[in-house]
Amino acid sequence: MPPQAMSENTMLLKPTLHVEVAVKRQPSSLLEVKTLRADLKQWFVDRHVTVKIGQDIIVDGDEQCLAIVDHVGVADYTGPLNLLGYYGTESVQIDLQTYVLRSETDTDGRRSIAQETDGGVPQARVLALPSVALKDEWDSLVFDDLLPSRLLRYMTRMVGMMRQPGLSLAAFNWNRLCLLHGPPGSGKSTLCRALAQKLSIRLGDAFPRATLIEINTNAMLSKYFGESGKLIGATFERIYAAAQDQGTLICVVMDEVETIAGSRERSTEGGECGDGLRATNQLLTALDRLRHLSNVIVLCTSNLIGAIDQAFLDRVDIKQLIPSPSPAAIYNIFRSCLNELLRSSLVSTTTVQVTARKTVTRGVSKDPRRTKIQAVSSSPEPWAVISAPEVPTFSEVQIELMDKPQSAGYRVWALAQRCEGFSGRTLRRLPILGLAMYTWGGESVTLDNAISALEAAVNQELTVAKAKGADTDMHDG
Ligand SMILES: Nc1ncnc2c1ncn2[C@@H]1O[C@H](COP(=O)(O)OP(=O)(O)OP(=O)(O)O)[C@@H](O)[C@H]1O
Repeated sequence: MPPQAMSENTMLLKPTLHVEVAVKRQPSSLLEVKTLRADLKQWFVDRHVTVKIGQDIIVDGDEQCLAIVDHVGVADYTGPLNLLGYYGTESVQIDLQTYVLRSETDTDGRRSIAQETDGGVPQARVLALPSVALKDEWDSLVFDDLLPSRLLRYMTRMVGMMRQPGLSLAAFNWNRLCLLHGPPGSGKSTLCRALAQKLSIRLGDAFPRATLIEINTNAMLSKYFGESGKLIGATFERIYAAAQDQGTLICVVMDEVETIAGSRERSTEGGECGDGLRATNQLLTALDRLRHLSNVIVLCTSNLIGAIDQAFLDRVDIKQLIPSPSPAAIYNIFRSCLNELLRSSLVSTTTVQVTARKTVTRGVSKDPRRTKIQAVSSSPEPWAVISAPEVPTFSEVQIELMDKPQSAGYRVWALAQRCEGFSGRTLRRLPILGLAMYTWGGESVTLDNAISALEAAVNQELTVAKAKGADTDMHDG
């Protein structure tokens, strides 16, 4: 086995800490990139004995490093579970990747976001990775288990193993095709894009360049009979051409894949015209052609896995259910929204007496709801002003529950338990919707006010859901 291949594979099997370093400029030659990574790795290990996942490493005070580095993050850990969450940098392998975030108009003059259109309809969005546009997607997702990290690990290994020199791809049925399915708004599309972004960083050694191609599956269905298959064929022909550069990782994302991979059996039974059937056939042929290119990964999403053609499902290597968030995940979604409102000063943690006095002086409103919020907020108990700078983490709140039953954390946790079944999309909307609907602008809104507004928004959403449920029961009856 060539030494390089050996070291790559051994690396994948050892407990590994993944460190991502955003640099101001990537060196032009591969040798310089390798030297930079080795230097940064040494710098990292020398200064940090133990680190935690999610930790941002402070570069302040190191002039030489500051000149090169924008951000250092301890991104992930691959290996046996460590309940403490701290890792000794000497006892694990460090996989340090450097990357430059690509903005919409990059300095190399190439637009990093482009639309592939046909007759004005965008058929695909092409994005150079890693992209500024996707920089927050990974961290915005909240799941109970380490689902995103697990998927990322599978895919990294999938690509790593397939690049083993001398390995005959024909011996395996391995398409590098992943399907995320589950209820609407559970984060499937966001996770696909976030995975593509992470893969472009994680696989930076093997692929100096990476591109995301998001296919607009709805635009693939033509109003002209027989055209859909041709549109799919032409789009995949372009992907095939782009993938000829083996140094470029190509991540293809297809949302609502059932649109073009619908069951052919169903469409024949339903007496549909042969266009859907041809579209599915064309897609299957195109995927079979891409199978031999180890630099292509295809990520798909669907809300209707039952409507997908069996031959397509048979080609999928990883089928992953993405469920609606659990109460613990809901707590963390609300927490991140409220903390963002605090961070941006739309909501404050400071005492409300100031607000109340201001309002009295201006003599603004006699609205009873507003008066109630002010009165409640300025009373010391049980709505005491939160001294913590932000809403506590989920594990902190579990401890807090024991002695502070009316704390911000407690109230948010109580709400989270009532919201089980809500989609991630709805959950991310409620805190800001509540603020818009149930608080007044032009003055400081406290965290307590924001949580009260969130409660009101949740109540409204539950009423709508209940009414919808009753309506469905009536129709079913
Ligand atoms: N588990 C989650 N954690 C945090 N945010 C979430 C989660 N799930 C969904 N969201 C948020 O909801 C919004 C919609 O997510 P997304 O479009 O990825 O869902 P989807 O499953 O692809 O939906 P659809 O099936 O309707 O296309 C995004 O803003 C996303 O950040």
